[in-house]
Amino acid sequence: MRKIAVIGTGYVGLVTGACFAEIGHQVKCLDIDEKKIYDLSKGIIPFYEPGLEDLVKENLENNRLFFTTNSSFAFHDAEVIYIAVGTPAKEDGSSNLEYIFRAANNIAKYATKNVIVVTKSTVPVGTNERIKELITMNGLKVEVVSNPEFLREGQAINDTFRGDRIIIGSDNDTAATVIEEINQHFHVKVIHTDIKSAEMIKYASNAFLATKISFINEISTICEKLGANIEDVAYGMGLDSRIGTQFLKAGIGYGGSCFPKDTKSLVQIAGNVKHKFDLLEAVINVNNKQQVKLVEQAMARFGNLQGLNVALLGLSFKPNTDDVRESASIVMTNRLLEEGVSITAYDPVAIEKAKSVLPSEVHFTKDIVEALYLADMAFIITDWDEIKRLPLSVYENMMRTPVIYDGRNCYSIEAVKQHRVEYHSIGRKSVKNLKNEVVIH
Ligand SMILES: NC(=O)c1ccc[n+]([C@@H]2O[C@H](COP(=O)([O-])OP(=O)(O)OC[C@H]3O[C@@H](n4cnc5c(N)ncnc54)[C@H](O)[C@@H]3O)[C@@H](O)[C@H]2O)c1
Ligand SMILES: O=c1ccn([C@@H]2O[C@H](COP(=O)(O)OP(=O)(O)O[C@H]3O[C@H](CO)[C@@H](O)[C@H](O)[C@H]3O)[C@@H](O)[C@H]2O)c(=O)[nH]1
Repeated sequence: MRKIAVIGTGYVGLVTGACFAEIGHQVKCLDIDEKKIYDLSKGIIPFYEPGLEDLVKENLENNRLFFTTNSSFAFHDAEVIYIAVGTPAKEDGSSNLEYIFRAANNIAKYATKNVIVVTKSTVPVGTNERIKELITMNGLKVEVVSNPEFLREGQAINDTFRGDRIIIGSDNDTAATVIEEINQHFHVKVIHTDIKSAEMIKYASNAFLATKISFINEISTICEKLGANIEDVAYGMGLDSRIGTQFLKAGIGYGGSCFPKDTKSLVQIAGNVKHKFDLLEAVINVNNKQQVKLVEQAMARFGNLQGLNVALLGLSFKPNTDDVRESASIVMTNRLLEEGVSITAYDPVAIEKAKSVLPSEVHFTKDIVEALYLADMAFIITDWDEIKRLPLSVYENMMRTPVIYDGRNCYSIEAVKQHRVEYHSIGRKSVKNLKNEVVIH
């Protein structure tokens, strides 16, 4: 059992803290957000992540997990301090490291004994060196370890216990061994590297996954034009074990708090050493186009969208999370509102978070049928089970004109053909099977 402090109780810090407590460590989680800490100490989780509430409550009760805004309390007996604060993108795409350096200064100020500082946040290559310099300026002796996080939102606990690898980047064998021991109960393969390589593994992994997505999205557009079916193409490609079936799902582009930010940051990191990362710039451009592709198709089909009713189905950037950061729903909503439509948006859990980023004109509902009622077109943005399982007859019976733009290929073409709907999806032939002639505005 180790005494651990975790700075930042966001998706990464909270999951890390709760999972470490679960495997027997004593964990103090520190945040500057007083409301968050107050709620967490009562077992109230600030975001939707399956399984996390039970894990937090159980470990609060066992006195293995503590929440605090007090740095002295968090650090005074800590042997290891994890940094898990945000590293959002700046205007130019580079990473904003102000929270990281604030956390480092905090350690320098309040830690009372020599500690191992572990960076879980995604930080540009060279940042851990700067963290070490900052902390040691005050005379504290620290070892710094880069331990990037690979969890996915919506399955974060499973990824922590059953991830593909744990990367430990360190220049000090003793520190690296301590961090390996802390993680040993997860039974996940551990790789040791130097600090800079660990920092780069994180960016290269996210950039590669984003590349796979933009690649398949480009193939899907060509499939549409040629009459091929992207689902069959992706499956056929993925069976080649050198390619693999994962992350070949064509859709309305990648969103979330990581891929958009980390791809832009890596372009900047490359630029800082005078390398223009052409491939990754193209990946980003393809994604930007992909996010508005269905809206543009609707504009071409209806001519003028002014006054039409639009149903948006799904607001989070993917299912099983209420995170709306960089979700295609934001870009699509803004674009549609510019065209003068009325929007009713449905999501099973992300409405509260969406309200803070979407314009006030949007009407929100937790009732998917209400969203579709008298709509002229529906956009499927997130492949929540509730959306994938919705019978096509509901579109057929509830919408004024059942024109569906499915950004996640939720329905098979065979199923769609059984219904009086017009159906457009990604990388597949459209189905036009409407009962009456649609009024084109
Ligand atoms: N979200 C993910 O799925 C994910 C996965 C892997 C890696 N990452 C990386 O992990 C990092 C954290 O991401 P996140 O999504 O958990 O962020 P987040 O925005 O959800 O949470 C960050 C938390 O840090 C707190 N904070 C900021 N400055 C602080 C300080 N000085 N002291 C204490 N608390 C402070 C904030 O109040 C907030 O609660 C980022 O670098 C991100 O790129 C995220
Ligand atoms: O075949 C696919 C797979 C994903 N996506 C989209 O890609 C985005 C990201 O999905 P996912 O990777 O599942 O979610 P994140 O929670 O953002 O996780 C990514 O970003 C995290 C933060 O860095 C990393 O830790 C994870 O390993 C990495 O998968 C979402 O919009 C998905 O809809 C697709 O369009 N097609």
